[in-house]
Amino acid sequence: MSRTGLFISFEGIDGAGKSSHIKALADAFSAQGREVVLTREPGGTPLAEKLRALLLGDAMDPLTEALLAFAGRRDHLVQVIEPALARGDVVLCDRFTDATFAYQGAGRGFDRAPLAQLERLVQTGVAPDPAQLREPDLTVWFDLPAEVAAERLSHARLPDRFEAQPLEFFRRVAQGYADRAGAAPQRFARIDANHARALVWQQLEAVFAQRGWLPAAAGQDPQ
Ligand SMILES: Nc1ncnc2c1ncn2[C@@H]1O[C@H](COP(=O)(O)OP(=O)(O)OP(=O)(O)O)[C@@H](O)[C@H]1O
Ligand SMILES: Cc1cn([C@H]2C[C@H](O)[C@@H](COP(=O)(O)O)O2)c(=O)[nH]c1=O
Repeated sequence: MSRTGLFISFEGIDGAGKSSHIKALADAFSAQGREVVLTREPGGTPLAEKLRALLLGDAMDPLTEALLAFAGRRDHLVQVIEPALARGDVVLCDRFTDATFAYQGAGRGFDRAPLAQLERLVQTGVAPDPAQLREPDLTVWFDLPAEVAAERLSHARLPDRFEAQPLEFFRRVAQGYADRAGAAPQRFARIDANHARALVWQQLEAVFAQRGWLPAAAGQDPQ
């Protein structure tokens, strides 16, 4: 029986807790007999991973950041995401275009209109209907106050170029995500990430169960 592919992205400010749960969701889908492609942006292909290293490591202006993000995205869509969706796989993508609007748009203050043009250019001509704008079927947004994320990250790892930004930057990024979610409420599911992992996981289970994509309490609690 052929299955419809599912494209799910995960968003939030740095340290919001996405990575802690994406793998558990992949396991839950695999347990249902689904093929899962676990991927990320920036990155996801050899070329896009090279662009990721530049984006996270080298100083550049916001337009250059956006162009690198969208160049990697095009390669990622063509090489990985579209073929996986055509096979009927579940694609779990740690960040996608909402991150460009949140980080380069809201965080850096770059004009949203050219970002929207790039979004259309890069995300059409890839799906079976060439006019279709390829977007995630669902975007799971981990909403966490910037101060809490900063506190979590202070115990975690050496910051990259974005993680080293001040609190105010992340407040703007968080608002950028809120704006994107407000503009596409049917695509977004907001998770209140300001809870212990087990409670965050329960919210995720509810989101996927409501859509009939996973049975309730299907996966392993990552605690
Ligand atoms: N619910 C939680 N409560 C407390 N700490 C948490 C919680 N979830 C994750 N953490 C911790 O917060 C830090 C950031 O988590 P994680 O790497 O999963 O976030 P992320 O959203 O993937 O971040 P990034 O996008 O920057 O990679 C890690 O040290 C993780 O152990
Ligand atoms: C897709 C995308 C990402 N970013 C930023 C957001 C994060 O700070 C890093 C990625 O790091 P992670 O640990 O893998 O989450 O890149 C961005 O600025 N613009 C984008 O389009």
